Amino acid sequence: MPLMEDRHRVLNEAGRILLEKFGGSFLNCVRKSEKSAQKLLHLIVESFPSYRDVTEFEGKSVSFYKRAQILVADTWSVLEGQGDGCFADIASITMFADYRLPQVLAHLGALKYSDELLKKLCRGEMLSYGDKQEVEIRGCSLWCVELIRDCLLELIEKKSEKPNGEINSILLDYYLWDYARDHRDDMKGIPFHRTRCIYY
Ligand SMILES: Nc1nc2c(c(CN[C@H]3C=C[C@H](O)[C@@H]3O)cn2[C@@H]2O[C@H](COP(=O)(O)O)[C@@H](O)[C@H]2O)c(=O)[nH]1
Repeated sequence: MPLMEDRHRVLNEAGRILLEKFGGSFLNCVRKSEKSAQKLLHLIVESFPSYRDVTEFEGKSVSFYKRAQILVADTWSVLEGQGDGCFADIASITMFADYRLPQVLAHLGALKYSDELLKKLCRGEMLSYGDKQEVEIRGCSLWCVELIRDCLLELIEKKSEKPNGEINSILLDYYLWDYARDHRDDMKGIPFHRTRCIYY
C-alpha cells in the first residue's frame, strides 16, 4: 500500500485534533456547524490540515476539498439528512474530485480527454498534485457532474414531475462511483490519471 507513513501521520493528526479541539468526537464538529454543510466543510478544512486540498490554476487558488466534501456527504447520508445531519445547504456540496469519477465520466462519454492527454494517461505517466492537467481533469469532472445535475433537474421540470427525493451532486457522485465499481471490467480500456497525494 503506498504512502503508509503519510496515512499513519494523517490518522494520528485526525485523532489528536479531535481530542484537543472537539472532545474526542466528530459529532461535536457536526453540532458546531449548526446544520450547515458549508460551515462543517470549512470547520474541517480549517481544523484538520490534511483536508486542505487546495492548489493553484493559472494564478488562482482552487479548492477541491475532496476528502472534506465526502466527509460532509457521508455524515449527511449516515444521519439520513435528519437531526444534526439536516443540512439546509447540502446541494452546495460538489462531487468528490478523485481519479475514479473522471474515468467513469469518460467511459460514459460525458467527458473527453484530448488525444495528447489520452496518450499520456495510457502510458501510465504520473501527474503530480497541482499539475495543470491534473487540475483540469478534476475541475472538468466536477463541472461535468454539475451540468448533468442541471440537465436532470431541467428534464424533471419539463415533465412537471415531482422528483422522487432530492437530486444533488452527492447522489450523482455515489451513483457514478458505484457504477464504476460494478463496471470495472468494462472500463479497463479507459485510463485514469495517477497522482500520489494525501488529498484523494
Ligand atoms: N468520488 C468518490 N470517490 C470515492 C468514493 C469512495 C467510496 N465512498 C464510500 C465508501 C465508504 C464511505 O461511506 C464512502 O462514501 C472512495 N472514493 C475514492 O476512490 C478512490 C479509490 O478507488 P478504488 O481504487 O476504486 O478503491 C480513492 O481516491 C477514494 O478516495 C465515492 O463514493 N466517491
